[in-house]
Amino acid sequence: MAYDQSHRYSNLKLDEAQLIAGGNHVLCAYRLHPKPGHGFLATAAHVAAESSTGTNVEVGTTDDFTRGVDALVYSIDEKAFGEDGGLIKLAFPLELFDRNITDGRMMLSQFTSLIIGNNQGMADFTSLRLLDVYLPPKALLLFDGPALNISHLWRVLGRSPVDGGFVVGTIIKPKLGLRPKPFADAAYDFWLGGDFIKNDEPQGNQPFCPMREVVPLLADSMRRAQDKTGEAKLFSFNITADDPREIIARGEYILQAFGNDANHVAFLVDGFVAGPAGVATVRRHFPNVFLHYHRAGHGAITSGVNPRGYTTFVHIKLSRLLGASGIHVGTMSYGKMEGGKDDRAIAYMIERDSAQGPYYHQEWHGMRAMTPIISGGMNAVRTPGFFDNLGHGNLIMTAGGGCYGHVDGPAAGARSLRQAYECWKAKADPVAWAKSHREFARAFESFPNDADELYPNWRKELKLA
Ligand SMILES: O=C(COP(=O)(O)O)[C@H](O)[C@H](O)COP(=O)(O)O
Ligand SMILES: [Mg+2]
Repeated sequence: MAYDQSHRYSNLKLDEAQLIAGGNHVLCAYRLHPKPGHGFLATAAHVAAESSTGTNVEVGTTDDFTRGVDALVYSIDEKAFGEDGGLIKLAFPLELFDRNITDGRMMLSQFTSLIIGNNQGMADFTSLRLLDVYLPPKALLLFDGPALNISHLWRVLGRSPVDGGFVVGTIIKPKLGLRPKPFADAAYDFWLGGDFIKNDEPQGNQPFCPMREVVPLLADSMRRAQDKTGEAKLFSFNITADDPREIIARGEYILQAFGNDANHVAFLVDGFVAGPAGVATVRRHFPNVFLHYHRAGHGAITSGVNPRGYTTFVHIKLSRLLGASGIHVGTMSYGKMEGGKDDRAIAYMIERDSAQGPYYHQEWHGMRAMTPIISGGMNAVRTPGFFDNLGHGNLIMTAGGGCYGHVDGPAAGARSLRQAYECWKAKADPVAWAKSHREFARAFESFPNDADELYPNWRKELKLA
């Protein structure tokens, strides 16, 4: 049984509204399930100690100042989650958080090393999972936040910078295995119908597709597709690497290779595996480039089956502090990855200036919005329902299989997505809409299992065998 430090690391008389009004605390809500024999408040207090100024025993070097910056348990509800444990809320004094020596600003790496650092490895509990974080205005001021968002892409596409609408995207598929020429051809073929292409998250500089060979070919594909369609096109290049120098070298090479079309380039970072240092390298070295945060690997931590770690909501909320322009937010049960319809609250949290989280309301005080990127098993058949649930289409959707798996090819796949968006905007019945929109109708044939599940009458209505 850990030594009970609740006399020091808890104060259940603290009032949350006053802590928020005071503006000097980061607040965190966790699910906690102590192991048998470990008291609920004692375990919560040990979490607060380990997450701030303490350890498992008192130390003689502690002074009054130290005690003044203790993280404190300020609220508990032991029964909140029934047999899965209870809820604890902790208040972290802002002084605890590390600042850059270069510019005095806050950093996400050390921020998370406190709120979800050592506490994740403690032995007193079976579950400690971060469910929500509240940031006061003083903290928001000290994080970079996004430099750009979808508004920049709408301007490049020649649209209104406000409510510029749906950006139709894809991912070069197959995920790996295309050499430079077929890769660039696949891009050209999609761009004849769509707006935005991303590297798949592991595509970079594989020996069979060297960046220095494929990038010039892609620049040429983009130029030819723009000439042929009269429309601007976009490519989000994966520049993830361990070494910031490599990240910067890749980004600078790509911008030089794209020359006059450099403004049509976005940079993709696998933000979960690269971590805050990787994302911040791109955010700060390329502030004029849309920063596309791919979250490959996050499921190891955020999956709902995980008793520790943090939720998808927390991961995505914190990425706005880091300054991603857009992040994959999941498909809210309409695609292939884990998620539910209520995940729309995640999109609202990153795209609004005032939004409600599971435990905290968050005012962002003017921190630039981040754009939801929707991806993972999406195709035109699944899309009208998705928009219905979210309520708007001011987003980027990247459908890999949904475009390169369309029976008439990727340009038709792109058109089918755009027609799905128009169908939703018109509040039309998708099957009826398909009768007058060929590529959308052919998406039903391309993805018959989805069509059967969502619109059982489609075969009869569209008179298809
Ligand atoms: O390659 C894809 C999707 O391909 P496809 O469109 O063929 O399924 C993305 O990496 C996943 O969407 C990532 O998942 P998430 O977006 O949930 O992070
Ligand atoms: Mg992928």
